[in-house]
Amino acid sequence: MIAQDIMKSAGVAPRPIYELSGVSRYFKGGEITALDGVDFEIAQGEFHSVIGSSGCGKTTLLKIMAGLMPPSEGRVMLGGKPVLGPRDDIGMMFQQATMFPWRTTIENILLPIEIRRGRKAAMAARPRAEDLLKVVGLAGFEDVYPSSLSGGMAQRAAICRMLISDPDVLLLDEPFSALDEITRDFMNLELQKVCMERNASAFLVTHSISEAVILSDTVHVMSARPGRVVKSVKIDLPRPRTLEMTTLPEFGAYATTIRNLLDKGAFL
Ligand SMILES: Nc1ncnc2c1ncn2[C@@H]1O[C@H](COP(=O)(O)OP(=O)(O)OP(=O)(O)O)[C@@H](O)[C@H]1O
Repeated sequence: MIAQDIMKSAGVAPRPIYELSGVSRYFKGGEITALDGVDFEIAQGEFHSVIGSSGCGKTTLLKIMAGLMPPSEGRVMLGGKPVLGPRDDIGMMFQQATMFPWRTTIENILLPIEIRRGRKAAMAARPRAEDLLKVVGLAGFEDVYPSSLSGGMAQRAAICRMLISDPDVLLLDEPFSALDEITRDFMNLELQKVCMERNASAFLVTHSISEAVILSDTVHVMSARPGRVVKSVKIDLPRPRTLEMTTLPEFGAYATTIRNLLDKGAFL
């Protein structure tokens, strides 16, 4: 039983870890409203995703949650403290793995430690990086340069780089969208595994309804610009989720609900 299930069965509501209230973001002196009054909470160990048409503000929302961009209005709290800049307790992953070609796989994974705490701390963290590489099936690739890794392998290394600082929350901007479907499905299940093992909270930006449903506890559906959360759809499927669940009638019903919401106001 995972921590979330234990708390649920004991009637204990997991504590909110991310709290967004009235988050709006304007560009070009207010000419463009990218986000308009976004409110939601993510509890410890929950997986949330956001889905919406191109340009509806998903990446802007993720950047604000990461502390990479301030909101024009509203506030973001993480673990009870306002997010005012990048933090150690936030791990991020993007569509491209962006590994430095002149550093080996393990040197790339240790880079966040080296930047924040120096070379000695990075060397001390090497056994942990090796363990993470084992978890994602990359044992033996420690000293290989990124040019020798496939796209899927590079993204698996990027998962390790995100996890090396032991973040409480993972912010994911379409991390597997450049991969083929089979690898993507596999990576999504790997992602679920690491989140469940660590009771980490995650927030995923995606264009895929089925990916959102299979991974998430809650899917936030956004309207076309200005981006508002039209509805937050709770996905009540047991964990661990499996690919077989995509054939369940409940899965189909969730996907249809989300598609209808998107068809109404947020075209993919
Ligand atoms: N720095 C900026 N200056 C001006 N406008 C911006 C800036 N960043 C984003 N925008 C605008 O804000 C809106 C939301 O952009 P954002 O990248 O967040 O959308 P998105 O939903 O992630 O899109 P996609 O799915 O295509 O990646 C868009 O209209 C975009 O042009």
